[in-house]
Amino acid sequence: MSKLNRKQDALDYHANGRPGKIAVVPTKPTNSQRDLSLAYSPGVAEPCLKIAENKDDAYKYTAKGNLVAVISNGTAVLGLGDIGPEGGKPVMEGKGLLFKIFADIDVFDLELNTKNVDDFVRTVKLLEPTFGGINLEDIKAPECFEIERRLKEEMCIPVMHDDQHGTAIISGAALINACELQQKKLEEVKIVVNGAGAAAISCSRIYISLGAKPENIVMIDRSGVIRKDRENLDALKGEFATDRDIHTLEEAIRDADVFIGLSAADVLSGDMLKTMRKNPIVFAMANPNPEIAYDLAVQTRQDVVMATGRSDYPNQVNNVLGFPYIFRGALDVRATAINEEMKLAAVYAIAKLAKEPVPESVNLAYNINNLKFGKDYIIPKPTDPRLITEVAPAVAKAAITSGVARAEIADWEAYKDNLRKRLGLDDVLMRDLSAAARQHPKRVVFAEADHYKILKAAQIVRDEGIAEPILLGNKEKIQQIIRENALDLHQVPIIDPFEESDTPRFKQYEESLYKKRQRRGLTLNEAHKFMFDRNYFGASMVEFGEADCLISGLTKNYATTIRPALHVIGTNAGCRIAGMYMMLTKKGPVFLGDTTVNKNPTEEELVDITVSLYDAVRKMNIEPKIALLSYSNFGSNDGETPNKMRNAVKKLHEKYPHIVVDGEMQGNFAINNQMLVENFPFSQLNGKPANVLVFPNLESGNIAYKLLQELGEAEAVGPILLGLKKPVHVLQLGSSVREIVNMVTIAVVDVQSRER
Ligand SMILES: NC(=O)C1=CN([C@@H]2O[C@H](COP(=O)(O)OP(=O)(O)OC[C@H]3O[C@@H](n4cnc5c(N)ncnc54)[C@H](OP(=O)(O)O)[C@@H]3O)[C@@H](O)[C@H]2O)C=CC1
Ligand SMILES: CC(=O)C(=O)O
Ligand SMILES: [Mg+2]
Repeated sequence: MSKLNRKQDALDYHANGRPGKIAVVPTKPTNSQRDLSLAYSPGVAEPCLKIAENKDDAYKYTAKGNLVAVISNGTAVLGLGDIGPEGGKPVMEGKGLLFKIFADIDVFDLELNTKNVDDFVRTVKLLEPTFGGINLEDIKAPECFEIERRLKEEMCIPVMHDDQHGTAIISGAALINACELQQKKLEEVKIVVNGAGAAAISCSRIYISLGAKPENIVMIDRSGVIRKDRENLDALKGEFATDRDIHTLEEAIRDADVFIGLSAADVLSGDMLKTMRKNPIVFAMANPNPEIAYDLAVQTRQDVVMATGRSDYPNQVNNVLGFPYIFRGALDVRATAINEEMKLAAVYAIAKLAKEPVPESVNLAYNINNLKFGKDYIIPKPTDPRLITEVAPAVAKAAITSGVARAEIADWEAYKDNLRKRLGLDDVLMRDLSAAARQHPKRVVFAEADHYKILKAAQIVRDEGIAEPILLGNKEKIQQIIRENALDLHQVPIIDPFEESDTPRFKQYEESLYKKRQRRGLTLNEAHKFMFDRNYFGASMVEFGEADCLISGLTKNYATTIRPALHVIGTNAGCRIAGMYMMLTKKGPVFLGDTTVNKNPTEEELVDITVSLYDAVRKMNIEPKIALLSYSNFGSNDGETPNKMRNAVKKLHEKYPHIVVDGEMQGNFAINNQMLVENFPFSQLNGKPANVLVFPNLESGNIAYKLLQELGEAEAVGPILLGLKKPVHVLQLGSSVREIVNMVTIAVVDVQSRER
């Protein structure tokens, strides 16, 4: 894409639809007159009076405790300089957006039309009743230092100038890790800091707290190297003045180990970079354009560890990794400040996280196979879902131990769960199922092991103790994929049916298949040939107890995958085979069926499918509440589908009175229990919304789950195959690694439940 297009895209992004990037969203019901009278007059008077009696109740009855002000006067907006408060507003809205999506913190962005420190401080101080915290942003040095110092002294809520401390924390974490990778000691490295403003001074201070020696730091501003003999040197820059006989960046950079850029675009040339020591570290953090372009740096020095503030290159050293979680931790313990202890706790938590195995969702987001700690991955990616559960608790703990917290956190695991929930990362059910699977891991045979995603998933389930994988396929090919992707699958058995054809088990498998299918036209010779198909071979392993379950379907269509299982294993007596999807929604898990097998089930078949769904959901320790869906509510329409669903419900009520099931009903009534109760108080689904939805036909079930999945409303786990005598689970064509792992987990729990 040309630069010009990108510029237009950015403008369109901001202008299209509702202008800007953020909005205010009500958090309470506003459907009825009653709701409104509670939200506003007269009901609102009650919390007002409580708060008037005790100011702290503002945290209980208002949004204060989760509301941060992002405040700027637009004097140092990114590296764009003093572009005024209105000019800075898109950045401040952007920070608001990041606070929200990464830490569920609500933000009002406030752009102040003043360069006067007193006016700025007075205005912000007056806002204390409104906010739980203050994030100062893009205010130029030296005013930003005095503004922050005074506000910290005079306010009882946490105040942090993000360009100073957010940047210091992230680059500190990155520097620790870069030094380790480049085999340098922070205590010994020679650091050149280009820029002497808000970010540069605070970063240099934190590097010293982390071990760097002040005498090893040289700082440069627009006038060149900050030397002790400079006239009118202010105290802030004076802190880093040198008496070395150097005057320019060119002179300073020679033999330096580390370049820190917090100034302006393109000030470091390739030639200058060449003069740095072996294994240099370059953090060119000016935004939007770094002090040296990423490509130029890595082409000039192959031994460099290179980072920028941008998201389109590896190693984005940007305060977005910090401010959402630092404030999250501070707000959650009602900290009165963000102090040194909290900042250092954040540094170490971020640095440590970079060394942990990377979640598959992050690999996928960046389209990278196996992101690993190394020169191209020195700090976590901003989309890493673990940042909130690692950094926020570390900050909150440090606030408590350093004595600035006004609230305690008793149960840290529950706190982490709550953080995940905030971001909708809360697959409690999946986590419970994983925990259950880990109790008694099972042998899972993968029919398509000659595929990277399957091998990666196999590694994950083995690492996590969920399953013992067995790989089916060509040994050489599988081993090559393992090698190329540095996967750890040592000692995992690999079986190639083509190498098995003379073995007793192959004979046993083909004879068994022949016996089952001889009266359906199958010859022994054909049964022999079928067994080279890994779906037949894998299903036979399950049938003969050499594996506990089979996972397949990544590369073949559903029918082709399921047929061998039906031929080799078969269905439970009197059982109808059906497919169920588990949708992990923000409102909890919802099970949909049949989404994969029965095209247009009859009333009787719907009864069987409902019973299968009921049994499967109960096996997951969830009490099923089942709705049979249609376009009509309890007889409001007469049509083929409503009649079919209504009659199926009648049969279910007669035959299975213990099952909580009702219908026919429309989808919204099924999941909005208030609406259901108000309009149909006689319904069996009283008290809780339905968590199992039965569809009239394959079309509607399939459309529903795909729409939910694509609209980002829910993660789909499935299809979970119901009704087979032994566990075989069929993946969706092209499933992600995460989906495969989820499916294996379900399969293992399925095996366990059959053993009970
Ligand atoms: N990646 C990240 O997370 C972050 C990046 N930044 C980036 O850092 C830069 C500075 O931000 P901030 O500290 O808030 O701004 P300030 O205005 O407080 O500081 C800017 C500093 O850069 C110096 N400077 C400007 N041009 C040059 C140059 N050509 N050579 C040497 N020094 C120069 C200025 O020198 P003088 O003092 O002489 O005016 C000043 O000291 C921006 O580009 C910003 O985008 C900032 C925060 C976070
Ligand atoms: C990232 C940031 O805060 C800045 O560049 O100013
Ligand atoms: Mg900034």
